[in-house]
Amino acid sequence: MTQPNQQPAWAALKEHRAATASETLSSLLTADSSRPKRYTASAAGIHLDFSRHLINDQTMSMFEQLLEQQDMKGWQAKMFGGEAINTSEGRAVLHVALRGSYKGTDTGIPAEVAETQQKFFAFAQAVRNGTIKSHSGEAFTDVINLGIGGSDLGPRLICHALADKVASPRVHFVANLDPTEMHNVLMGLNPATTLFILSSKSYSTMETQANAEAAVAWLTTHFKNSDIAAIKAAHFCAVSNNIKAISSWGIALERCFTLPEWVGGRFSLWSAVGLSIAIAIGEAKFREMLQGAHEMDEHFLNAPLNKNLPALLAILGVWYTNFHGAQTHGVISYSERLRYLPDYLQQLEMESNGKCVDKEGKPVTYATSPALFGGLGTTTQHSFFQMLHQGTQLVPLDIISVSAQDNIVAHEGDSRAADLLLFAQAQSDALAYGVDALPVSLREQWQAKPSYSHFPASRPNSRIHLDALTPHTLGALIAMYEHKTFLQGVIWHINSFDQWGVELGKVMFGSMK
Ligand SMILES: O=P(O)(O)OC[C@H]1O[C@H](O)[C@H](O)[C@@H](O)[C@@H]1O
Repeated sequence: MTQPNQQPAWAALKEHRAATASETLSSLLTADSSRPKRYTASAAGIHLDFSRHLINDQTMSMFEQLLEQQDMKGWQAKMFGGEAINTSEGRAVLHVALRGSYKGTDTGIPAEVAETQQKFFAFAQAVRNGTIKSHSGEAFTDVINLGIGGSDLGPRLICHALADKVASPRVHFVANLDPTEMHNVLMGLNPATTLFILSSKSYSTMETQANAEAAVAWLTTHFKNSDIAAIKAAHFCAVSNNIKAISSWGIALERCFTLPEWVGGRFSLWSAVGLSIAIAIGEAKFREMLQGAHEMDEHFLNAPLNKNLPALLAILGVWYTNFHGAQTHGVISYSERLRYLPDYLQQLEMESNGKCVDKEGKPVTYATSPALFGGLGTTTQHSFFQMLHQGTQLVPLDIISVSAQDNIVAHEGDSRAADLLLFAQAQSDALAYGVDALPVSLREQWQAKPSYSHFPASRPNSRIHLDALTPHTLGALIAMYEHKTFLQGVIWHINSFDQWGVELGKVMFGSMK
């Protein structure tokens, strides 16, 4: 049980960093042209090229030692086996059990998962095929998920990403307390055919409760009657760990879907919190998503470090945060369908690892989670890429792309999808190698320009490429980031599974009301 900077491997990495300070990504490539081939790893339809990083084989083996010293294997066994590794709340962390990856011996856990899945899949199917009717006896055309944080961001990301696969009804999301968000979503919807999912693990989140009351008011105004109980019963369902509170609010038990205590909010999209996803894409595709995540779980447990996607992303993040002083991490998706990925990852990584005390409650003496930000390529190229290329801070990036032929609107004669992919590669090379990556004639022209047009380059980035954006690869992609987050928490020796930092503001609000 040690903070990482007490480990021999940490000291070795520190020395190694100083000894390699003059290396650049261009000099590393010149010294070893096999990097682009060797520094790659693939799993579950996701390919990682990590050749554009300020590392070499020695860096990798030092990190291998650090992982051993921080007992990566032991912590993996604890999490997958169901030990209560969220010590401040005394809870196991078993989201992996929701996708068939539980390694413990309690047969009640897979049985509970199967039972809940069966229940919410059946309900989702009945909403999809119109068997479940509204108060006025109609099929539902629209479903609104009312939830915030982990009860919003995952389902919102997935429903947007897989939108082309969506059959009727349409799925919408309302998270914020600002009534404008709900107003904008409700505009143009028919209350008579709109179903609400009240999604809140704790059922103590005031934003979701307030929005649920606003939804009731919208419905009862439409139905011009006071039979609120019947309207609620017909137009609401719920996902929560607090079924008692939900049913006393007026939702019948058969429409309440549970979420075990051992699923953390930001890891919960695989559970009944994914009801909106199941309504949007159906059970078969939901199961494909679970399978993709399961494959990533097995990969994380079994692949060696130099081929292990989550572990590589974790050590690269630690390398820049703790040895290069990086304070941020950027995620740029060259796919509109991944629009909500940075939002999702902000909660996943920053709420998990934005901690300043270790597992024993002692202050940490090293940096933990960087600030994560991101956006879409190519639009961000025309906004913040200036700073990425020529700014004074090191900002490590994940540059994510999807094969052009997978683009839903790609067709012959329209080169936009292919050009989008090319831009991902061009930016990755330009950031890493600067003008060195240009053909000779162009390079010479560029080098003749004044200093304001010079590129420092050596800006590290991971290229993450998906053969196709399917429920399977999306499940694997999210699981990859979950395990990256978990492993960074292991290295930093912090509890990645609580979030006490969000509580004070809530209490402060309560004391002012
Ligand atoms: O699902 P709920 O219990 O409503 O919680 C919603 C969210 O709010 C909390 O304040 C936490 O910061 C999040 O981790 C959580 O996902």
